[in-house]
Amino acid sequence: MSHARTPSPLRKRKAAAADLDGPAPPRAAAAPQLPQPSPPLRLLDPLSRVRSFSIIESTLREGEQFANAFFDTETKIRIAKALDDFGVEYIELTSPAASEQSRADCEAICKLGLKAKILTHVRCHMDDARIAVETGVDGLDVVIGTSSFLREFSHGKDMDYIIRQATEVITFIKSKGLEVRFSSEDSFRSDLVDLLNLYKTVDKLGVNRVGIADTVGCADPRQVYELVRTLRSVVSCDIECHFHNDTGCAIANAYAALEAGATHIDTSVLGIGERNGITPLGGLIARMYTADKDGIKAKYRLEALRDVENLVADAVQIQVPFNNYITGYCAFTHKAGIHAKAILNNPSTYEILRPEDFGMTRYVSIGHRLTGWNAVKNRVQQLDLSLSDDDVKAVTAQIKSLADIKPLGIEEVDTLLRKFHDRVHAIGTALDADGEPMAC
Ligand SMILES: CC(=O)SCCNC(=O)CCNC(=O)[C@H](O)C(C)(C)COP(=O)(O)OP(=O)(O)OC[C@H]1O[C@@H](n2cnc3c(N)ncnc32)[C@H](O)[C@@H]1OP(=O)(O)O
Ligand SMILES: O=C(O)CCC(=O)C(=O)O
Ligand SMILES: [Zn+2]
Repeated sequence: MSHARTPSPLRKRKAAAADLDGPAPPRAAAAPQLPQPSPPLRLLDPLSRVRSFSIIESTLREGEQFANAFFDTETKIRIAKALDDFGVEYIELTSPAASEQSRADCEAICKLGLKAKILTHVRCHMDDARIAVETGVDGLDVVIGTSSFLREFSHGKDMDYIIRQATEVITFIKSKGLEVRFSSEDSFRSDLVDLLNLYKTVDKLGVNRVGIADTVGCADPRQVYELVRTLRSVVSCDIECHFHNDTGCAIANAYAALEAGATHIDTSVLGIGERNGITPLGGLIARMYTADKDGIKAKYRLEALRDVENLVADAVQIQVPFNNYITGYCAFTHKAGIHAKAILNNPSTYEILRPEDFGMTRYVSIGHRLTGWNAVKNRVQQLDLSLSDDDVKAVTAQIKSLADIKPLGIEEVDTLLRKFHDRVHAIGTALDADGEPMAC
């Protein structure tokens, strides 16, 4: 059953969600088995990978491109271990060509013996590939810009050159027996014919995956669906997708990609990355849990999500946002009286995610003017006070009237309830909303 507590909006991240201040409320009896809504019946598209996909976790690559990020070796190792413990299938690391320390860190992480496969992300260039294959990684994620913007203003190469370069780099990586993915940066602003031609070529060379990247965050879910569906009919290898969040579509785009047949999604913890980042790990998990709860619970250690997020937030000196998916401090806080009543009867009424599956706790906030007597009654029961429904309605009116001036903390609400209770029992009659004995 739910706990009634009032979270402070100024609360620090470390006290987020389940660790709210204030006296611990008495534990309510275990919730009875309540009806869960059945998922809407949908015909499963045979190409959809919503129920079988892998995460390429890029906090240690894309995330290192976040403005605040500086990960020393020890921090990288802690993050890699935490991601592995959570259960991501792949961990992507910064190019070892970036710096001597990046190379050494890459080697150090490869030696950890993690369950997750270790990848590193390199330019489509033999110099980078030669350094990367010596680090001990399981595979290389190779990328090159294909849009006219990047061909003109970044590397300055035309499509024929890209194909030749890609062929040389991929052939080399494969000769070393490593996994290889080939990706086109800025895919959604690239010419479709050029793209498909390139992907067909690298598919024939035997890449494990091709990658689509929405590098500037311009794509919408429909465009993503169409491009991935088209690509699915052109290549036989796996398809990885990478979505930036400049226009708020990164999670929806990832989902649309999986629906269309993409097999791998890039994420970073809290979405950190270049500019405002990419698909956040927690947000993707929330979305995919909603589509396939049992599958997600079986694949990932969901209760570890909060620790990974706190670890990364600390490392890059940010707070977990108040409205973060799953772990934001108000993600499972219910406030309005209408919601509170239904939640107390059956949490599925207003919760699509079960907090307990993520090691989180639900809260019903009652010290405000939007509260209702059902929520207050629940708190009365938690405090083991004996009040009739009429008494609870009267004390609810008192709470609302006080909260019209300013919201009450849970301690204030509890004091009010206890005083009201003591008075009712001392006088032996019901009290009205002003705390006066009811007229006979
Ligand atoms: C969209 C993305 O996030 S892609 C991933 C981004 N990741 C990184 O940039 C990793 C960190 N980067 C670095 O440490 C450096 O940029 C390095 C080591 C990769 C290269 O450094 P520098 O040699 O000093 O070059 P610089 O960064 O100024 O410019 C990039 C060079 O790569 C070339 N280039 C850019 N993209 C690619 C590509 N995908 N494939 C091959 N070459 C590329 C550019 O033409 C330019 O070449 P130039 O030296 O002939 O001008
Ligand atoms: O390698 C990729 O697919 C993505 C590279 C990247 O970070 C981007 O294009 O935003
Ligand atoms: Zn990116």
